[in-house]
Parts: sequence; structure tokens; C-alpha cells
Amino acid sequence: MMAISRLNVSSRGLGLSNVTSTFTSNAISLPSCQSGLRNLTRRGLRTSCVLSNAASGGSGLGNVKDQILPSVHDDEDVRSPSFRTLREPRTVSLIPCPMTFGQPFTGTDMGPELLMQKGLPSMLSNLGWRVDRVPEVLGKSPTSPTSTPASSFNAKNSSLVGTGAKELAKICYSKSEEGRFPLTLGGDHSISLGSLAGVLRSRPNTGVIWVDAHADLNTPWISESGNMHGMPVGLLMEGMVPEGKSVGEIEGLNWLSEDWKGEDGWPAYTNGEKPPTLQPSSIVYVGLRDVDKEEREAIKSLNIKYYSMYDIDRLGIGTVMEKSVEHLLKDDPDRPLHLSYDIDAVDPGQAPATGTTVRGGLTYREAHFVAERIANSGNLASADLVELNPTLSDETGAEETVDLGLQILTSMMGKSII
Ligand SMILES: NC(=[NH2+])NCCC[C@H](N)C(=O)O
Repeated sequence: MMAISRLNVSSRGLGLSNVTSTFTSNAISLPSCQSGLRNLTRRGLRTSCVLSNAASGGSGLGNVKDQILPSVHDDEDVRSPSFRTLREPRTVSLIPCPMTFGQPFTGTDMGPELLMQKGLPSMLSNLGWRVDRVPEVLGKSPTSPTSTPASSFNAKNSSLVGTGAKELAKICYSKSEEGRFPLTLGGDHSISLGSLAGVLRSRPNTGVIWVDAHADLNTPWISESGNMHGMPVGLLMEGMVPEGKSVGEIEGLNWLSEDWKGEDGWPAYTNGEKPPTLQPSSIVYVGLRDVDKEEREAIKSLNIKYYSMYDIDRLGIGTVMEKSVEHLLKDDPDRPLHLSYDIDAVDPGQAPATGTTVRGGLTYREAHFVAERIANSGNLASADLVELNPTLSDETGAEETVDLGLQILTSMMGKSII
């Protein structure tokens, strides 16, 4: 036990620069991972290479592989994901959302296609899901950032982000209404403004698990960067908008204002309905390690539940996830849950291909466990996986990150070891 936890802690210490440069030199001079292993072992990084074999689907070292098997347990078994808040037959709506205007890098739009090409739809059907493939959500006009006037708010590309999020919100809303599981593939994390708003409109009592290195609790009134991938939680969270201001006045976000007139797929708020919001008690953060000053203050003053990397080191991921699930389900065991998974929650050693890497993240197994435990709650009803950007790492790192994304997705959708 001691040995395992020490190994975890030390693998957190492998910084992006270390790991990436090791892979970079291997990628150029050594074609196979077997050769990579020799180099890595010399540097004492054997774990990382075993992971890269696992990620590449089992080729290479002996029996290291990742199998996609649905659970064989019966409903009584606590390990058996039942997705019981959904309508039968259990259907996942797979929503590719390659939108990237919430942060500065291009390349985040490649995530959905890579995940699809690598077989996500058939993996999901092997897990027992009916798969409803939704056409790409790209957002409508304005079509290019150059045609967009600069936002008068500290929210870069807000018209593009907001219009795109509205399109996604419509889809997540209608799929949730049909009792399906909206599974959104980003794109940067600003898309979750849309997925979460859509899901919350249909299922207002949804509880949220936000797995991320960052809190994404900014608003244009407090953000240091103005990047909207740092704002999806803040824009929906009750208590984050200053007195006398409203999210609906931001360009592109009028669909979140109380006097929204309504359009096809996103009706006006009538009969006392309010625009979707998230209560501070309805979210749990897991994996935080890079939180802006104002976000920290908001987390404390709103009493938002969080488990930072410090807490994960202290308590272990098992306890952290028990407490997270218990926090969200204590008052309503039948509450639907939404899992928003930013790949940058994972340590850059295992997930280098993303835009805002922060050292000291979740290990490979912790990254899986988070998804497995939420699936096993039986309450998971919607999810996002965001911020894969294969252009921000060498080829090996890109492939490992996409493969890890696929494994996290299949874990949250019910893949089980036994
Ligand atoms: N989803 C993300 N990667 N978010 C990063 C946010 C970083 C920083 N807190 C910001 O607001 O700019």
C-alpha cells in the first residue's frame, strides 16, 4: 500500500517538460515503444511507458491492453452501473462539438473526430448502449472570429462561444427531455456552458461533478484572461454575477436572459421558469490545482464542495469519490448527475495534448476511477469530455491523450474490469 501511494505521488512529480522531452527525442530517433522503454527505464520512468502501451490498444508489451467490457454484475451489485435515471432502451446521444473559441489555440476542434475515428460509437454499442449519432455542433452565425465585433465585456469571442453554446444547449435539452444520455465531445471547456444549460433546463435538479485542474468559475467581471473556457461554471452559478449585472447582457448570451424571446429549440422562459442556473451546493470539484484568486474567494464564500489534488493526496481518490457522490446524492438519491471531464485534470505525463497543462494531476488509474465511480452511482445521465488538443504535443503524446480520453469515456459509460 505504501509502495503504491509513493509511486502515485512520485508519478505526479513528472513534469510536462520532463515527460514531453523524453517522448520527443524517442519519437524522432526510435520508432517503437519497446525502444522507448529502454530510454524511459534508464530515467526511472517505466510506469509512463507501460501506460503508453496500454493506451495504444495493447500492442507491444505482453498482455498490457485495454479491454472494453460491459459490467456482468446484476443490479444488486454496487459495482454495476445502471444509469437508472434514463429512459429505456438506454440511449446515448453522441454529440461532436468541435468549438474552440473559448481559448487561444486551434486544434481543440480535432478531439471529436479523433475519438469517433478510433471507434467510440462501436465501443459504446459494445457496452450495451443504443447510439444516437448527432451531427456536429459548430454554432451558427457569426461564422468567423474576424466578422465578430470585439466583446464589450471581458469575454473573448463571446458571440461565437455564446451562439455555439446555445446550439449545443438546444440539443442537450431535447435529448434530455427524451430520457437520453447527452455525451458531448469538445471542443474547449466553454462548450459546457451549452451542455450544462441544456441539461439543467430539462433536469433542473442535476448535480455536477467537475473534474478539472481549473475551477472555470470565472465571469467577465472577474476573469484575468477573458478566455471563456474559464467561465462555464461561473456564468451559470447562482451568486457569481455582481449586483445589477446579468449574464444575458453579454454578447451571444441573450438566450440566458430572463426576457429571452424564444426561438426554435430554446423557448422563452414563461410560467415562472427562470434561465438555467446552478446552485453552489449542486457541484463538486475534483482535481483542482490551478485556481485564480477571485475563484478561490468565490469557492470559499459560496461554500462550494471541492477536492483539490491536496485532498486527493491526503484522503485517496476512493474516499474523495465516496464523499463527492454522497454530497450530491444525500438529499435525493435519484438525482441525475452530469460529469464534466476536462482532460487537463490528468497529469501532463499521461495527458500532454491539452492547452492548459498543470503538473501534479490525476494518475492514470485515478483518472479512470473518477469515471468508474460516477458510473457506478447509477445516477450519471449526461457528460462532456473536453480540451483534447493533439496539436499541442508530439505524435506519441497526442495518441496517448486521445486514447486516454477514449478510456475515460468508456469507463464513465459502464466499462468494467470484471
Ligand atoms: N477549462 C480550462 N482549461 N480552463 C482554464 C482556465 C484558466 C484560467 N483560470 C482562466 O480563466 O483563464
